[in-house]
Amino acid sequence: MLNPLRVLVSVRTGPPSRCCSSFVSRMRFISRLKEDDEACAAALQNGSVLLFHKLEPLLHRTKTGTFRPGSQPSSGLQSVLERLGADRSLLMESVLIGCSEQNQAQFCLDVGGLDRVAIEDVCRGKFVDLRKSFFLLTGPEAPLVAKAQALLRWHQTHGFCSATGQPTQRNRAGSQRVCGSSGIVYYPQMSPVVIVLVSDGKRCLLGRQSSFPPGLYSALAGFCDMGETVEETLSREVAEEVGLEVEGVSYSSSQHWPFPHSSFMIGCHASISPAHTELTVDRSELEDARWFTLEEISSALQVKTPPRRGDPPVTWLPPSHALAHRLITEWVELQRSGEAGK
Ligand SMILES: NC(=O)C1=CN([C@@H]2O[C@H](COP(=O)(O)OP(=O)(O)OC[C@H]3O[C@@H](n4cnc5c(N)ncnc54)[C@H](O)[C@@H]3O)[C@@H](O)[C@H]2O)C=CC1
Ligand SMILES: [Mg+2]
Repeated sequence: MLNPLRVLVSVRTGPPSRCCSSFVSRMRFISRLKEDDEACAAALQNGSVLLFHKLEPLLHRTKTGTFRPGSQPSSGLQSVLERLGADRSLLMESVLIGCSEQNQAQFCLDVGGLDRVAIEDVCRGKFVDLRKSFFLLTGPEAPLVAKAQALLRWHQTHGFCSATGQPTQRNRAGSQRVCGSSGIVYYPQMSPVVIVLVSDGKRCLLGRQSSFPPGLYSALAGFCDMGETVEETLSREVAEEVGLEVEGVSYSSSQHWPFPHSSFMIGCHASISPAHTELTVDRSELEDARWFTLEEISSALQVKTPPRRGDPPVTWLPPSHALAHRLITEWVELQRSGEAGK
């Protein structure tokens, strides 16, 4: 079942920049900013801000044609925002999202009340739908952009206490909101989801919902019910959606996923017996589910951008930032190493 050694290995093989002293000091810096409003306000003066417009991130196109998040130094941003008609206090609505390798605090801010085109002109970027951004951002920043959007969305939808109906107030970092009447503290929430790549040893199982763009297939996923373990959710979802009983389960990795409302994705591989591979697909949940060979998956991985309207039909897979993509490439590597070992 879940393999704790696997977790240790992936933590230890993280990026080299996670050298203990600088990593620890950055984590403690962020932790202090969440607790100390004054320190957070000071960090904002010297920090950088990722801009969003109605939850769409600002992207810059680089000289080489790649895309980067449109991060702005907050020192110059205040005057830019005021020139565009913003209230002086708008910058203070920024939400803390992290700390750069250079120990500079990183924030995000939704400027949805200002003129979209005017900001794009001044900041030399474009506001792009988050799903499209995931295909355009090839660097390591996509998870930070996803986190920023999820936090901004959470603040926009948690302005009132669900017990008293009274307004809630955020701390400076935006890491919590408190009801002034009841004192209830609200923290940003994620829904746990298990995502699983099922294999019969030679083929892997992918499905698609009717809401997916044409030709897109992904690993099976499902929200955890209250009280369930990861293994229970996984077994239930596979049984519900395709009528199979999984045997072995192993943990791969996890990620935060901003769609539709912030999920915490727990990625696993599962095996089933080659003798019991017949699918009974629940058509109310999935439009289609089928087994894919290594060759079919390899050619689907070659499709790097979603097909456009009018293009011939093609099977394609979630973008490289998606955990489903990681599970699929892990499976491909395993199959190839198995074939090479024959
Ligand atoms: N990062 C990745 O690689 C992938 C991420 N996903 C994400 O996984 C999520 C779950 O996958 P589905 O197959 O849609 O789940 P699912 O199979 O559990 O079905 C979704 C239904 O579950 C119900 N539900 C129960 N708890 C819910 C909650 N906390 N929030 C929302 N709905 C809840 C709703 O009726 C909803 O329509 C999706 O939202 C999708 O964005 C899915 C595939 C790949
Ligand atoms: Mg599902």
